[in-house]
Amino acid sequence: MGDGNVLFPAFFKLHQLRLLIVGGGYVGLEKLEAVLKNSPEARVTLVAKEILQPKIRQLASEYPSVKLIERKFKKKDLNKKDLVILATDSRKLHEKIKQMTSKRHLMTNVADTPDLCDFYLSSVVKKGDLKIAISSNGKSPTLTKRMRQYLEEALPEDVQKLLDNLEELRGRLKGDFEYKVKKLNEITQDWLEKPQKND
Ligand SMILES: C[C@@]1(CC(=O)O)c2cc3[nH]c(cc4nc(cc5[nH]c(cc(n2)[C@H]1CCC(=O)O)[C@@](C)(CC(=O)O)[C@@H]5CCC(=O)O)C(CC(=O)O)=C4CCC(=O)O)c(CCC(=O)O)c3CC(=O)O
Ligand SMILES: NC(=O)C1=CN([C@@H]2O[C@H](COP(=O)(O)OP(=O)(O)OC[C@H]3O[C@@H](n4cnc5c(N)ncnc54)[C@H](O)[C@@H]3O)[C@@H](O)[C@H]2O)C=CC1
Repeated sequence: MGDGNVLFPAFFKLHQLRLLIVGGGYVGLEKLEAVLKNSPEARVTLVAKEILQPKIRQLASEYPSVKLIERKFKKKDLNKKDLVILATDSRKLHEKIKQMTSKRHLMTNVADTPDLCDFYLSSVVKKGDLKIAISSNGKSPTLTKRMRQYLEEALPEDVQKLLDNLEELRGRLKGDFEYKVKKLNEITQDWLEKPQKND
């Protein structure tokens, strides 16, 4: 494919949306951890025939917005959900549920099955309020992970201070939109030109 990565990145407010995770094994736990690490107040329902990973119960007790249901998936679990992550050990079940979610226009991620996914999870670099999401277009999650580690090292520690200052200034700046854009660009120009620590 010559177009490179055409996926559209966005940042979801999971404390406002409702997420369903199906599956309570290793993969279900991994997805739950990825969600909570980013969005501790995410509204998550996890349904699994058997919650195999004890850590899932521990997380549910630590995060009040996580609800566990220990039984087989039922169609009604999809009611009032915005996003779905399928993480069971049954590809057939995933295909069946994906048909239901597509009909309802529910965005769905299917573990280990990129073809069935409406969206992928990304690697995430966070420094305070700054967050960078990384995708390799599904080609190599390992490269994505390594790129996260690289950026975690490379990002300057003072980026939060800069963000706080800019937020404050942004609130204080008087003038029309055009003037504000110009001013904010001027102020940040210096920061880009500042020699970085490795120079
Ligand atoms: C398409 C995608 C869909 C999705 O899962 O959303 C997907 C799919 C698959 N992953 C597989 C394997 C691995 N996944 C990881 C790790 C991560 N995988 C993540 C995302 C994604 N994985 C989406 C695309 C992301 C992109 O575009 O780059 C990350 C970024 C986010 C997260 O999951 O939270 C997280 C890193 C977080 C971090 O550390 O920063 C590792 C490495 C490791 O664990 O060390 C391995 C083993 C090594 C390897 O295979 O590279 C397999 C084969 C399974 C098998 O062989 O059976 C498939 C299926 C397939 O490709 O067919
Ligand atoms: N464990 C791993 O490291 C990896 C696993 N995979 C694949 O990912 C898939 C999931 O793996 P694991 O999480 O390790 O499997 P697992 O066997 O640990 O967990 C599967 C979970 O799905 C639940 N489940 C099964 N049928 C259900 C139903 N009808 N309704 C609700 N819940 C149901 C089970 O109760 C269990 O909680 C498998 O297909 C596996 O081959 C792929 C790569 C790595």
